[in-house]
Amino acid sequence: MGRIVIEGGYPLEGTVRVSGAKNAVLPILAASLLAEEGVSQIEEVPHLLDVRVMADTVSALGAKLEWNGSTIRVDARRLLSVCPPAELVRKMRASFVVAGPLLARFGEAMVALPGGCNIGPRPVDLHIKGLEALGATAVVENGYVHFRAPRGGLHGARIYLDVPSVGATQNIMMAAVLAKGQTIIENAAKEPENVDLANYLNAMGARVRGAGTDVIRIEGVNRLRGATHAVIPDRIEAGTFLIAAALIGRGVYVENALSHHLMSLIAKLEEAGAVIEDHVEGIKVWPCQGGRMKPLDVKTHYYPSFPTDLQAQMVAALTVAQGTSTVTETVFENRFMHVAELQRMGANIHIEGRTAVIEGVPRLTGARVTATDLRAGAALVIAGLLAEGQTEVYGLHHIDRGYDDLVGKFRQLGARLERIEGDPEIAIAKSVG
Ligand SMILES: CC(=O)N[C@H]1[C@@H](OP(=O)(O)OP(=O)(O)OC[C@H]2O[C@@H](n3ccc(=O)[nH]c3=O)[C@H](O)[C@@H]2O)O[C@H](CO)[C@@H](O)[C@@H]1O
Ligand SMILES: C=C(OP(=O)(O)O)C(=O)O
Repeated sequence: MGRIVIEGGYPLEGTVRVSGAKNAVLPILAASLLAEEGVSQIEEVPHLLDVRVMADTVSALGAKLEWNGSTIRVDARRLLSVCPPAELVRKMRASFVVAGPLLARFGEAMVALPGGCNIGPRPVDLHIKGLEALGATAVVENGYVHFRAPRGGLHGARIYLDVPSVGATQNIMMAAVLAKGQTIIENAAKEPENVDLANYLNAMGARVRGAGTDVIRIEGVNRLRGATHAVIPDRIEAGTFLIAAALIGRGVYVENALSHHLMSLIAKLEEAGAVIEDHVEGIKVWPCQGGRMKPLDVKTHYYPSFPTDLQAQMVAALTVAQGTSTVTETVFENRFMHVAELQRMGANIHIEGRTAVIEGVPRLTGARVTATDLRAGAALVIAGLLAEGQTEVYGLHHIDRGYDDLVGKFRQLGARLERIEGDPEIAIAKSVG
């Protein structure tokens, strides 16, 4: 259980350092399973629940992992299983991407249908279609997908993705690196995390070209070896701090944030009145006048458009904008669960189809709220920092999935918040008798 208790209204000032990207390190750990020789060294690994789950998944398959601060060494030379434990896979969406590497290396993978944030239906049909195009068969039964490569192994193919799915692009890329011949993925996801994955695969000896564009070309090789790789900074964590600093900052330097990964957010923050300075090693942000944004129209879409993973945080910020804003979610069907919680804090928002219409109010007031998913949790923390009075945020396991010490980092910037473990109701019951 546990909660974050926030005293709102204190300004943010100083420097905060962004950790490595969750959505890059997860597929990279899966890709480490491809190394038949040598050991991989993954650096800049954030301390997250999801990383722990992926590390446990990779270990359960037989890889040997050694942690040293934010570095993990993975020895995947001898693996024991092609079936990761379902209880781990069901914990998060990203675990499904172990299918590609296992299928490529062993000709078989049996992976449970994945879990992940509660943000609408999240099928894996494109992952399956892509791996089938490489020659695999896929049978869905008892909650698992059982992939098998043909007798002669996977072969290259031309694959057009109906939507540029991040995870499907990763799974296909990781299977194709060991397939015979050339694979072309068209309408591929262009997210920087996929470029990072491709860079790691290439360091392992793969031949992947075009990651970060719509068309990725992969020439299959026979074997891959372990490699050293530093994970890129987390643009969503960086964006979360930039949004908060645009409202209640007094000059905040977000160290390790890469502006070229955050163009859509920076453009919107500037439109809202914040001043953004691009430095070599980070981004400095000065707040909007009076700590309130000018109203905005924001629409989420695939990279490089505005990321769905920053939508909730932006909605929180716009609750106190100087007018009416709209935020349209086009990537996921049900990613407005934070709205009901923000309403408890005095936000004036109504949902019209896939659009949140936000009438800016002069201030939010503290309340007891619950994170329903990872980014909803970050949005509620931002709202708590803005609000008058005390806010308690519950549902911390969501936040722990994807933020490396969110509370500590905001405290470092001068915010007043603390994490309290345990269930207050149980504590009260115990103290009463
Ligand atoms: C661990 C990780 O990296 N998670 C990110 C990844 O999730 P994830 O890889 O799950 O997201 P996708 O890019 O696959 O999903 C995008 C859209 O495609 C649809 N779709 C996807 C796969 C499929 O087989 N069929 C299908 O219809 C989804 O329902 C969704 O509407 O990208 C999302 C979109 O940027 C982010 O919000 C997540 O933080
Ligand atoms: C939706 C997210 O994660 P996942 O895809 O792992 O559920 C996220 O990082 O915001």
